[in-house]
Amino acid sequence: MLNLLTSDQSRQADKYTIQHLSMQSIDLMERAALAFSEAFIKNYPDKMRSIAVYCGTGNNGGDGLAIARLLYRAGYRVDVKIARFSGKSSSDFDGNLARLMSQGIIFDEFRKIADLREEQASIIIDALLGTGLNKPLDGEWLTLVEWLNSLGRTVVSVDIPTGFKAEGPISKHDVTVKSELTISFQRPKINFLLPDSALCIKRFEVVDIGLDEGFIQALSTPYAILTDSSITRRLKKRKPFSHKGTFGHALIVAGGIQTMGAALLCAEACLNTGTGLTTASIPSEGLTALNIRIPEAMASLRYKNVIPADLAWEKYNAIAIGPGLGVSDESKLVLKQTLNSFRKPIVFDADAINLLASNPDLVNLVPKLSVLTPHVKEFDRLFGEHSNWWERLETGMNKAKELDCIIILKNRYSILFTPEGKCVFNPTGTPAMSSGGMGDVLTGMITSFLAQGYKPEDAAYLAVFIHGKAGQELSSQNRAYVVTAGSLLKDIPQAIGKMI
Ligand SMILES: NC(=O)C1=CN([C@@H]2O[C@H](COP(=O)(O)OP(=O)(O)OC[C@H]3O[C@@H](n4cnc5c(N)ncnc54)[C@H](O)[C@@H]3O)[C@@H](O)[C@H]2O)[C@@H](O)CC1
Ligand SMILES: [K+]
Repeated sequence: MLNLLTSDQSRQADKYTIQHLSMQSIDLMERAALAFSEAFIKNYPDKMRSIAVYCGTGNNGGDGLAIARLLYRAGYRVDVKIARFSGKSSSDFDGNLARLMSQGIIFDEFRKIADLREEQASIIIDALLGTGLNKPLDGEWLTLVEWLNSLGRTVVSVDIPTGFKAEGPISKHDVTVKSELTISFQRPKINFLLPDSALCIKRFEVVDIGLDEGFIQALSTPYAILTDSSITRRLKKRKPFSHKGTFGHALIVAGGIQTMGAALLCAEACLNTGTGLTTASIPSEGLTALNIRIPEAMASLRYKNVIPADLAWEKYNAIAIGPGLGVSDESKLVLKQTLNSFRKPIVFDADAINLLASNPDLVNLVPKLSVLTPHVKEFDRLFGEHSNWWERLETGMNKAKELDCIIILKNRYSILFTPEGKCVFNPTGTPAMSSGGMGDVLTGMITSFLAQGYKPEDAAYLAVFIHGKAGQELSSQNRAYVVTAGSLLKDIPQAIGKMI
């Protein structure tokens, strides 16, 4: 797992790296500019496209000057524009300006917007302000950014779009550069992973600038992002003499007469993730569908939506409840009965979350280390309305501690909150997965890992990461516009196999 950094921690990592490697800060800037330029050249190999690099006079602007020099040397047609709205400049900016001049590269400086010339370039590199941003843009900066946005050119931002905060709540009123691509240093900024960033980032890439990883990983921060190796390390190989009893028995309490699909998807995903035995607690009307679609699964029937009184709860290692369950009074009884009968961790999804939201007294019965998997609407229903995603991060961290549960806030980059206060982002997935039933599949996967004996936190990490990875691979292999839940769940065994 990789730590994510706040702007302040990035500065500490820069400082430590510079001291530790006995280098000059301008050398680190050169590395950053080189890494940016390499990524830029891969994305925009056409050297006939003209480029204008807009630079501030801090270190982000310093990066811009070094990038302009490197791209010029690589054969691009580069123009440099310096916004000198204050008398201040950083020493590495000054150093890079001298290097730029020594190469004979022409640059323009403007002190007020009125001095700006018409812009002809087809690509604009935004190196105005970076992580040094300390207040929303106003005055000349605001006008400049609005003008750049109005040009409708391809904009590539250095480290972060100018005006966008790396962390903290984003206001809809903040004006930022709207970038096609943002090439960020060492780590994605935390706010890149939240939907608020869609306003100014179409796509981002992260480049390694050689900051000290030991230092970064030792920093104390709740924010992290999952990696392939953090998943592989957690997956357990199957032992030679293992049998179905080794891999647990899961119970999926799901489905309604008209929503049997959710139960089927969840149960099949559970089975395909490797549980020894999967039983589906479904409405009696769904038995034929279950037998046809998943002959490997067993059924425990709910007549008139009531769980039979003699259900042997103790034989299950993990339970999922919610997909397609409905929110009727009978469904509430099903939830209540489950909460009163099973004290091991439970995976709560969909209608089980909605029922918890409308019956707060039931929340107290949620077993410790259970996993709740709300999407944003369910999250807000359960924990109250939020006006931005940063607030949801704070609520998620607080509630996971308070309830002693793992909360997975599902999104493009799903966010996992743990009882220890961690806030872990999942990088895998694709917008092609935004289709009905995906959440049911995820719930089945988490429950399966739980039943197989994984710790709840690990079960959540594994399921979320592999679920996204499988979707990503399916969509890229088949160049698919959409990946359906049914096709994804068929691919789970291979997706796990590839990671182990
Ligand atoms: N050694 C380092 O610290 C490195 C820094 N790097 C670059 O440096 C950037 C951070 O540079 P700086 O900390 O110099 O800051 P910036 O270049 O982001 O901003 C410059 C200055 O602008 C002022 N400012 C902030 N918000 C403003 C606003 N809303 N309106 C007007 N002025 C405002 C502040 O005084 C700030 O220090 C990173 O984003 C990255 O691009 C990279 O070169 C890698 C190494
Ligand atoms: K920038």
